Amino acid sequence: MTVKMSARHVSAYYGDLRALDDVSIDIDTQHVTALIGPSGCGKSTLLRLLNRMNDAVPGARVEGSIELDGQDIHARDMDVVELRARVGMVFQKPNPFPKSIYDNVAYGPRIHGLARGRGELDAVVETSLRRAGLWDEVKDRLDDRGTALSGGQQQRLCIARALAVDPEVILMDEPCSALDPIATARIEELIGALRGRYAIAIVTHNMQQAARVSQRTAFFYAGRLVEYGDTSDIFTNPRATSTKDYITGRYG
Ligand SMILES: Nc1ncnc2c1ncn2[C@@H]1O[C@H](COP(=O)(O)OP(=O)(O)OP(=O)(O)O)[C@@H](O)[C@H]1O
Repeated sequence: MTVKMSARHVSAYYGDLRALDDVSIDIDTQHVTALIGPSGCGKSTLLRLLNRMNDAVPGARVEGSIELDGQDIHARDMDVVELRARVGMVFQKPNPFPKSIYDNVAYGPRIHGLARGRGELDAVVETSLRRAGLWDEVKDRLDDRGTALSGGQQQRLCIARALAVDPEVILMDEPCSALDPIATARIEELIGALRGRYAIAIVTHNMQQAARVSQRTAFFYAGRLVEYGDTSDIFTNPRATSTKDYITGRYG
């Protein structure tokens, strides 16, 4: 197993509030990692630390180390724009730009200079939309606005946008919570198809979803990583009482 990202003794604060407490976790490319736990336990905070999205939050502070391919993401020579291309993020609510479908996907490759000329850009857009499972639905209307698509299609467009800059890691923060069951199933299928090519970490409140899409599960409680292991073990044989109570729905 090749570790893609590794967090060591990470604590995170918002002012005086400690949102994460001494968390160490590895994320790899072979498995999808689900981050689960009750509201406020720090799952989203961990996700946002992994591509330094929390840098912009006033009063937010982090301790410990986070590495991408063994490289410290807080190092002075780390280019944050490049980091966010390598470690892409998909949010709860689909957030396409108010631009055409084509331009949504072409945006990243354009600003990162990843395509020479229109032919190459077209190819990147097509490949990304194909990988996101959206190409067949939009190939004849690439000039339509991204915001005109259905919610599920918009979320796949956002995934295509993340894929277009050739990321190594994809972070998903409850990517299906605004979607209906059919759109959710498509995203779950897509996560399965992307596994192995990208390291994927997904925050979800839906236990069935965690069980379906992930091979590794991390259970958080009050800022601490309580248990991390194979999804099947966590769900069938949790070691901690708090994990067991959570996955059996005693609290949420
Ligand atoms: N921008 C912020 N400013 C201040 N406190 C914050 C901020 N973001 C999160 N917190 C606090 O940090 C703690 C962890 O929040 P976080 O969003 O990481 O938890 P979570 O497990 O993802 O919760 P949820 O499942 O509800 O999204 C919570 O107490 C939350 O109120």
